[in-house]
Amino acid sequence: MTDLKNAGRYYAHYLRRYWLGMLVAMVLISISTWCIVVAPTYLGRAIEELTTYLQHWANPATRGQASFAQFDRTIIIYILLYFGDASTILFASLILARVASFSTGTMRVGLFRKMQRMQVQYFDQHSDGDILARYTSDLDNIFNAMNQALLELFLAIAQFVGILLMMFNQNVQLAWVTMASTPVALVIAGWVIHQASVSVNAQQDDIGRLNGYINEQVTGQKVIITNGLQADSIRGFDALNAKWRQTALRGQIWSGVLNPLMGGMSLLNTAIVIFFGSWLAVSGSMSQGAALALVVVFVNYAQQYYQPLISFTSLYSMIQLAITGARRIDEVRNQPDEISPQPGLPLTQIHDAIQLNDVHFSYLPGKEILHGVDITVHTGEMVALVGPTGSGKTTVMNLLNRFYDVDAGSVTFDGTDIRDFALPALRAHVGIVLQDPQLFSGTIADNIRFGDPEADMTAVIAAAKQANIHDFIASLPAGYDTPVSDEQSVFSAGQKQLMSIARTILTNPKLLILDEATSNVDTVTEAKIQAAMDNVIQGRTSFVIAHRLKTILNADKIVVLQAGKIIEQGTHDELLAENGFYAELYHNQMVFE
Ligand SMILES: Nc1ncnc2c1ncn2[C@@H]1O[C@H](COP(=O)(O)OP(=O)(O)OP(=O)(O)O)[C@@H](O)[C@H]1O
Repeated sequence: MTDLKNAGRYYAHYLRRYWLGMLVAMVLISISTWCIVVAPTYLGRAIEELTTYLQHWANPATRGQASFAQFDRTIIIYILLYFGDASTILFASLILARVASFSTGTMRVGLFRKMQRMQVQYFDQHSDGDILARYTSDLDNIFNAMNQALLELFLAIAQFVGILLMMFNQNVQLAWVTMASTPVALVIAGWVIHQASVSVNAQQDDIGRLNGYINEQVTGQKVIITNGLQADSIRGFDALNAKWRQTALRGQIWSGVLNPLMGGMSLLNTAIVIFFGSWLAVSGSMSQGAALALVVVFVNYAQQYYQPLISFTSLYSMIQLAITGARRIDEVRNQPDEISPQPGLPLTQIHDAIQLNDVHFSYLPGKEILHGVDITVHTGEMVALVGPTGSGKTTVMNLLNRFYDVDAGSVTFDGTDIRDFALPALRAHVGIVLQDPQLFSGTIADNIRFGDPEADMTAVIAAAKQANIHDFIASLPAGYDTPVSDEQSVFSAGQKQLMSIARTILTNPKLLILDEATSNVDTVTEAKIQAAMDNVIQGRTSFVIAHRLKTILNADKIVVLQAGKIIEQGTHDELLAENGFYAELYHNQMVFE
């Protein structure tokens, strides 16, 4: 029920701006409904007129009065009513299709913009597949439902109201008779809908699991091949696929069962109406023609009476999917945005020092990761963070540019808490080179100037030279104009790393964070990356997350983290002299190098 209420609020929010189109569509649907519900009365009238004609014709005394004129007029009106119904529905569906495509377009834009404002936590906690599904299947479900279900829903409601009004207007007794089976129909429909909705929910869970599995297997394809696990992978897929097929089939059966059931109810209703209609005709004071006409009219209504319920139930799974889609997109809309002070302090230079002061931090409540970390880096210095896996090195990096905020303590630039700086200013001065470099569609030049789109080619080339990647780029047939997403230009991990270093150099950050690549690159590329990193570090304050200790021998300070606490810090020589954790780590690595 809350889902339904929230979905209502969600759709109201997006459909509000299309109120005029919706209003016109509703007016057209009302006209169409009017045509549909009034048409049977003209059919009845035509039958009455035909009966009168035949009666006049059969009697030689009145044969001269027999005329088709009235009948012809009625039939023409009857045909016009059906034409009116078809044309108004066509226009209404065009308008609603427009509303559906515009509003889902707005939802997609809103979702995308929201994702640019959201905290990094959301992306850390949700798989790529799950996030993508909100753009694809959820928005598709919403579009399909709006495109089809909206029209049918309006139509069903309008038809139901229209039929009720017309029936009571024509004959109150027969109207009650036609409605008599409604409670039974509602109980049956309610029960079938419940069964169908259980299946729809199960189906969505199953398809989610199947998609998740496919996502995982596709991304891990190389690991699967390396371990020879293809057969297991297929077995896992088959099991999930079979499960989905079963639930989907059950859902289809339940959705399919309703139509014949309601069809049967309509037939039963028609029989009841014919029986009571005939009884009324025989026992009442109506003329034969009028009685026959009334029965025909009500047979029509009896057949149409359950149509809105049938439409609604056959749309149910579509509506259910759209409600779930709205919930999943709304969940993203309700995520907190990054917190940026307004207007926030400007940041132009870091003159003195960057400090972490007694920093405590947890990703999840009650599970502290950093327990009182103190680090001071003076401008121009290079600090290396080392420590076992999971000790909190990346977490420190995450706090330095406010991917996350500290729980207690502070991160300061020249004594000012970084939470007081305007977020764009802070980010403009913190450059990050990630372990796993990301290239975007566009040319190599576009990728290098990604952080500064206005940069000219001279700056791009200078950055590429500093990053030791210029010679390679220049050797490509299209040089800096080589598209990176081209199937012809697949770059190695090292080349991508160097391009992303060039990108960072171009933005000229005051504080640089380097997450040292651990991916297997050949020794020549490794030396190039090292030289590029040395270039980019020159004259900047930098934090380097180091995995290979030989790359940080010259660091001004090495901070050793273990389980979220600093256990040692000092220069390489000082730490070796201490003969503690770092010394052991270093000696162990040297054995392998
Ligand atoms: N988004 C997150 N949500 C919850 N816990 C997280 C998240 N990111 C990291 N952690 C946890 O925080 C701890 C520190 O992780 P962190 O990535 O900082 O370690 P690290 O020293 O950089 O490790 P590595 O050398 O393997 O990269 C780990 O226990 C990890 O499980």
